[in-house]
Amino acid sequence: MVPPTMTEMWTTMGSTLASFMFIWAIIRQYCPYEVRRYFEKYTNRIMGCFYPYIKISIHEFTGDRLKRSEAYAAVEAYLSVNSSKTAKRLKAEMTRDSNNLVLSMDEYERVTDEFRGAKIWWVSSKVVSPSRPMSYYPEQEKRYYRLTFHKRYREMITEKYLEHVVREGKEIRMRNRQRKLYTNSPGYKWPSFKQTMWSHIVFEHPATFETMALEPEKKQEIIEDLLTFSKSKDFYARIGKAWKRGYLLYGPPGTGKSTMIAAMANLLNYDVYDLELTAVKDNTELRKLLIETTSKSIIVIEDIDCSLDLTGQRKKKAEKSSSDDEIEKEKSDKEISRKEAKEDSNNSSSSKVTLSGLLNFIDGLWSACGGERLIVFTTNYVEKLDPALIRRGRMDKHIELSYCSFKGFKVLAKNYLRVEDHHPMFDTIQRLMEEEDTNITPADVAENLMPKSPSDDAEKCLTSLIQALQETKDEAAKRKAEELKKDGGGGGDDDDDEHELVKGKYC
Ligand SMILES: Nc1ncnc2c1ncn2[C@@H]1O[C@H](COP(=O)(O)OP(=O)(O)OP(=O)(O)O)[C@@H](O)[C@H]1O
Ligand SMILES: [Mg+2]
Repeated sequence: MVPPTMTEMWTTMGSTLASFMFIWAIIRQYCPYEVRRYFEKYTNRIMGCFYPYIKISIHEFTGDRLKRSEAYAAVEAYLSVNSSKTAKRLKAEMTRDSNNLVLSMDEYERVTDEFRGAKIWWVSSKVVSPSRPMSYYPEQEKRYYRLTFHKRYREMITEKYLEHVVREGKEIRMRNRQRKLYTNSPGYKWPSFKQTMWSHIVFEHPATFETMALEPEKKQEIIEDLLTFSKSKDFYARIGKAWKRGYLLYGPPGTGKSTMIAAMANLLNYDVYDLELTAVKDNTELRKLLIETTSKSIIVIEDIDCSLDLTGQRKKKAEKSSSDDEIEKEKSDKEISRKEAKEDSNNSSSSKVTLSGLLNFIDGLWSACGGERLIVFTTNYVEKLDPALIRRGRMDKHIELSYCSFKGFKVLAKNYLRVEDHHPMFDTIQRLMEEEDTNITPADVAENLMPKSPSDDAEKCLTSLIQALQETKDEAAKRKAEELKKDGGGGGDDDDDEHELVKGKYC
């Protein structure tokens, strides 16, 4: 038998294709959905033999249909940025996790992308499955993105390009999302469909490092430390350490510990988990809470000294010591309010979180889950904490926040009064602030710089601050005189006593 010529072969193929297209058009027009799907399946197989392109679909909902596919969300975010320059039809939506309008490709829109010399075609589409007869449910739309590329790029696309798309997409989503402030405090719990251990609200604290009254060098050092941490994924993997870092913020009340946590979260774009230890039943519950936290977050335990004592037992009741000492008073207030919060929770069983449970929380095996996390403890009394709790490796960086310095005051003057240059009253303020006994917290400085009426100008606020500084100085002098009197002017011990007094005030 003579083999067909090229022309005969093309003619035969052409007519076969034409008949095939004709049959396909009739099927699309008249056949029920199931028959169409069946036919499609086999035609795709036949076409696959001649067609040099590969298609990959990413569907919005996977098997269980309840949870949106993370891959789909990442592709959507990736294309929202990469397609917005070329796509002609875009849709704008306000998603649940974002503050702004988010653009994405409209349905049936096509865009092209390039990766290492390969061209990739993306299309957004959907399959509409008809509603079943006698069913209450309307027809279902199953959205998907499909990418098409030449088969010679198969390995590169499946191994490198898709990874690149998902990674970039996740980063874009992270940047656009609304950040959250979580709490495990029982008072904030409300019934939810999925019972989680954390409840949350949108995190909208305006504090930044720029607005913080802090020595510029110290501020820069902290910022650099945080940024280095957030970019060190590969470094942590290389040295075999979980990607997390502990910060201990200590200092007197009103020196900006909580404010700094907000500034950290804003700098790194992290969520905040405010862990109320007194509301945690036991170590198991603590571990569950940890597992539920997500990556890119700060886990905060405020006033750690009030939550746990050195033996791991709960503190009974704030013991009243020197009523003169205002820091001590503040601390007891905190303990009492925590105790009250605990009683409010209607949880009669006492908490049994132990020190070892907490250490496990910080650096046990479970602490590595999730990755990219900061753990921050705050305290007014660093010397009362168990050294094991705050040793380097657990609390890697210890930051002391102390009384307001003149440089710190200048930041506040700029923020509150818009006074950036040297003001004639600054000299007096500097002199008073640099005196040994004039300890004033940034919170007190801020309060004095706050205009109390529309007519209050910078002079008035600065005068009020000078007055407050003077009063602090006088009070300190009076207290010192009383101490001396109490000790009967006893010669050699004076220095030690003074040292204790100063230490108690975090000077
Ligand atoms: N370093 C600072 N820079 C700017 N503002 C500050 C600073 N410290 C305190 N403030 C102001 O004082 C207020 C109280 O500060 P913050 O709550 O951060 O203190 P804290 O150290 O957490 O106190 P506490 O030990 O009682 O929890 C803040 O709302 C902020 O306005
Ligand atoms: Mg605080």
